[in-house]
Amino acid sequence: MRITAEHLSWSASGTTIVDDVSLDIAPGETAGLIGPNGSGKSSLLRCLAGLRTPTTGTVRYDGQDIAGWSPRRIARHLAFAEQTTGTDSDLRVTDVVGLGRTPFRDRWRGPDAADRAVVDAALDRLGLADLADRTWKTLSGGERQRAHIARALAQQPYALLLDEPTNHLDVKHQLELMELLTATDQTVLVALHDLSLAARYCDRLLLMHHGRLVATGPPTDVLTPDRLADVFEVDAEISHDSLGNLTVAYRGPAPPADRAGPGPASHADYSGCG
Ligand SMILES: Nc1ncnc2c1ncn2[C@@H]1O[C@H](COP(=O)(O)OP(=O)(O)OP(=O)(O)O)[C@@H](O)[C@H]1O
Repeated sequence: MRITAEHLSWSASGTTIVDDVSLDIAPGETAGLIGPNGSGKSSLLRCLAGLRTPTTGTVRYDGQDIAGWSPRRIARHLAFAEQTTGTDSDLRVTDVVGLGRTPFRDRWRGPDAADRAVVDAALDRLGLADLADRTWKTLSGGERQRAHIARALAQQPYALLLDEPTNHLDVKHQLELMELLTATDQTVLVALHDLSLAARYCDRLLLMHHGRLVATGPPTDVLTPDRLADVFEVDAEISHDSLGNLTVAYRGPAPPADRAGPGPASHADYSGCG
């Protein structure tokens, strides 16, 4: 499924948080959304998932404007795994993952054998089969994170949006998750803080700063030392490791002289956005 946004803005409390973002994620693409804390990644993802009504602009799935779509209709197209929150639910893991089947069921009908098979497959893909009957509140942070992703997969969506899904995951589970995301035919937009992980697994990176999309393109084009100093305020070295993967190493915070001033106006020279 193609996801497009045209001149998308979203404001809250009188502040523009997502600022005139245009993007186009191709069917089957794995795109990484990167940017410093507070740059607007989660807000943009929520707009794309129909959880925020844009102040201006449009979001389209395969060319169809989703304004006015019901949550159920959106959930039949796209699954969104938000950052996990600490809930103390007594629900079993299999029931939480089973929530992914809700958009496909009549209100009064319980899960049938086909639903259970989809849920079991999703639990299996995230290595959670052994935890299926455990209660949610007994899970570790990483196990909850994986269960949230399993719930999104159980939705069998055409597109997946994931907000920092590698938080809480150990290295093996980070790599397994990124391999799962790149192997799927589904369109994927994933917000990541680990720039080396984003560079290694994403076809394309979208860089946000102060609510604006300031660069998009292949990781080698987007991740440059100047841009990392400017946007992330870090002094970084970009290189290829012995495996051929682009990696970002940090010397430390960037000296103040290398950082751009506040506000998007100082980034008008970025090209290739949208
Ligand atoms: N409902 C709201 N009302 C007021 N401000 C908000 C609201 N939602 C988000 N913000 C602000 O908008 C900015 C962007 O937040 P957002 O969560 O989208 O950033 P982010 O890039 O996902 O950050 P992080 O990397 O820290 O998760 C932040 O400064 C945040 O405080």
